[in-house]
Amino acid sequence: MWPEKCQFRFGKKSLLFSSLAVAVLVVLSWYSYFPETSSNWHSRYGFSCKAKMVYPKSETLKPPRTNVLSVSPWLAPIVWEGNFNIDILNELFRQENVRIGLTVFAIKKYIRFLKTFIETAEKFFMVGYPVNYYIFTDLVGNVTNFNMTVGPRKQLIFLEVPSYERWEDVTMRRMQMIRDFTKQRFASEVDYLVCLDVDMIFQDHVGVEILSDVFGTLHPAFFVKGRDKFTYERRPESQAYIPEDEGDFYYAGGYFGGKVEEVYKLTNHCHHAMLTDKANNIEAIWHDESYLNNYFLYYKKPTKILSPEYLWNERDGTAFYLRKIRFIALHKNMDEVRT
Ligand SMILES: CC(=O)N[C@H]1[C@@H](OP(=O)(O)OP(=O)(O)OC[C@H]2O[C@@H](n3ccc(=O)[nH]c3=O)[C@H](O)[C@@H]2O)O[C@H](CO)[C@H](O)[C@@H]1O
Ligand SMILES: [Mn+2]
Repeated sequence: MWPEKCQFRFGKKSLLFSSLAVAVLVVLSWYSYFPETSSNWHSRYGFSCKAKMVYPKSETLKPPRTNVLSVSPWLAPIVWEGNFNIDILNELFRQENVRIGLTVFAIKKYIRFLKTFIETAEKFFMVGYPVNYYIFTDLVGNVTNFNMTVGPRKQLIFLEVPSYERWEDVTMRRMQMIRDFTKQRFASEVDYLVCLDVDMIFQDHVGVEILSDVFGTLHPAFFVKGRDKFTYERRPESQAYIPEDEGDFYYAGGYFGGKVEEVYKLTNHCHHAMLTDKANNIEAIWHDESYLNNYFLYYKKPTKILSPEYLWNERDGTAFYLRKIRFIALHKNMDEVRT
């Protein structure tokens, strides 16, 4: 039998210990149930109590993809299905509480593409992450009547912008408008921007594997071709000029992005290059796409490159190296829709 004094002291201690244990348990379960609200705390103190992740070990001498280029000569990853584990990436990006902005322009007749674009984005684009859809349009009244609905933590934001008579100006001025809104509001609302064409639909997963400081996408029509076939701007008078013996890849104008400050630099640069050319009475052969290719070659090489899985043409069927076709350009009657 324990002396009375001792019994009392033991009782007090065990009460203290058990309350401590309960407190620890409450904290731990809070962190495992609400990893997103707690992740700032995690990363700040380097403390982590996430569930154990079990996945196959990478084999140094057995690359998962052997028939495609997986890294650029400046060591930027090229994103192909099979080369990444989305669970690991989700774990990393959720810890950062990442917020994503998608910019898309629906000007004049191109408003017809908007509803399916948003509907398919809701199924496949950044599922589970907060997304602001920034819809630049000259027809706010029309597009707000499209009955587009989005899920939790997704937001449709309509930005009224001017339209231009020539379709070339519409496509090129996207650089200026993205730049302007980047300073005005995107910088305080999102961490990354993804800038896309509207005449497109999502049909498979597009997630945080695309995110990086600045990313570009291999144009589906050129990624197997030689430099001489690239439709870069070839006139030395243009700000977009690239000579025949230079060039890394041919990037698509309709799919780029990155951290907000990098997208600011990119769009600001391209807009200024276009203004200089305009003052000199020259316009690059493929408009914004030509200036973008020049920027990616000489000013800032992409830190990640998306394979043609991320931008394919409806009409091109499939190809043996494509394990997924995630986003496709719809066939359109160019003359009809651009006038
Ligand atoms: C998939 C892809 O890489 N597409 C690029 C390609 O042609 P595309 O033939 O894909 O260009 P496009 O006709 O889709 O125009 C580009 C985008 O500008 C917007 N728009 C255009 C005209 C208009 O009246 N209303 C309107 O909203 C719309 O978001 C459209 O998706 O080359 C263009 C420049 O020549 C751009 O670089 C495009 O991004
Ligand atoms: Mn397009």
